[in-house]
Amino acid sequence: DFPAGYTGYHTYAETQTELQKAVANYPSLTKLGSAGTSYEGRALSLIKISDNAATDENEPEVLFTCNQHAREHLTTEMCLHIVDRLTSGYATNSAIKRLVDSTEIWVIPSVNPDGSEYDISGGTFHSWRKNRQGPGTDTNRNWGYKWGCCGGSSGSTSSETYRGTAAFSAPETRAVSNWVNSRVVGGTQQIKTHIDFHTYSELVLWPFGYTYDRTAPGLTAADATKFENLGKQMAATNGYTPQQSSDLYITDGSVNDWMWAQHKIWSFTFEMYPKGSSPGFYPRDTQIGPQTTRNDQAVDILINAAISG
Ligand SMILES: CC(C)C[C@H](NS(N)(=O)=O)C(=O)O
Ligand SMILES: [Ca+2]
Ligand SMILES: [Ca+2]
Ligand SMILES: [Zn+2]
Repeated sequence: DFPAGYTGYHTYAETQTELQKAVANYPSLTKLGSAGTSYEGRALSLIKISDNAATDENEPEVLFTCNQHAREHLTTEMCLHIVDRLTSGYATNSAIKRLVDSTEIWVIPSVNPDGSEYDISGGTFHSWRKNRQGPGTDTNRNWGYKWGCCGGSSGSTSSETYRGTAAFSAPETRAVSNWVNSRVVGGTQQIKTHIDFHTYSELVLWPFGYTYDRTAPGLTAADATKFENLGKQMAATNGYTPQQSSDLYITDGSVNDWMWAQHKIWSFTFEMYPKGSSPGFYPRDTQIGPQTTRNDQAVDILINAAISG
């Protein structure tokens, strides 16, 4: 469990309870499922938010993923806030209603529940990042586009950026990528836009991460301009710094590179609060409200981008 000062954060069990409450309270707006299971057998829960949620309607789809990295607990709260805001706001907020009626929104509050639970085990923080498969794999180096290509990950099992034994060797990336693959309907990927939430540094990042180049095969100048414009538009609302992912450092096997290269999904990483190492990965629970609502407008922009194309 979370230590004193952090009890506002949701454990894995509490996260499941929140999702079950959402579907109980908003049965026509939500559908609860999972992308699969983690290494230790926890559900990779996936909630769908849309009008007529039980029906796969021909509406553009949007994906939010959180907590790839175990210690980045604020991101789980970000995904839970998106669920809460889009369901509880539907009846009274016409802007929210329009977004929810026009799209199908998928939220995975924790991609790495095993790591997250380990990080808080014994009521103290362990500064754990990876999954719990053997020495631990950094799931954000385990996706299958240009896996291990470019010095943006490590082959050393003890490294925080250990890429695993092969692309998608982590059950978690395997399950989520298989689920994204399943959203190809009639030859068309239904998911149009995506944010993967991380902490920290307050950044909006877009592909590619594997190269410093602004353009590369599969990512034209027009694509880069669209990523930049959308990224800057979102950053203008939350005060984060917008930049190409590799401007931070080179990463290979990241989720954004795969989502774009494999599916042409407009895929971003948000590095949330704080800017620096104090409080770093462990802001007190008093920051959950302010730092999740801080992204409300950016989330709406991303959902709108799926509608407008
Ligand atoms: C998305 C990339 C470019 C940044 C991320 N930083 S984090 N969240 O691990 O500190 C990471 O290293 O995976
Ligand atoms: Ca719908
Ligand atoms: Ca659909
Ligand atoms: Zn991270």
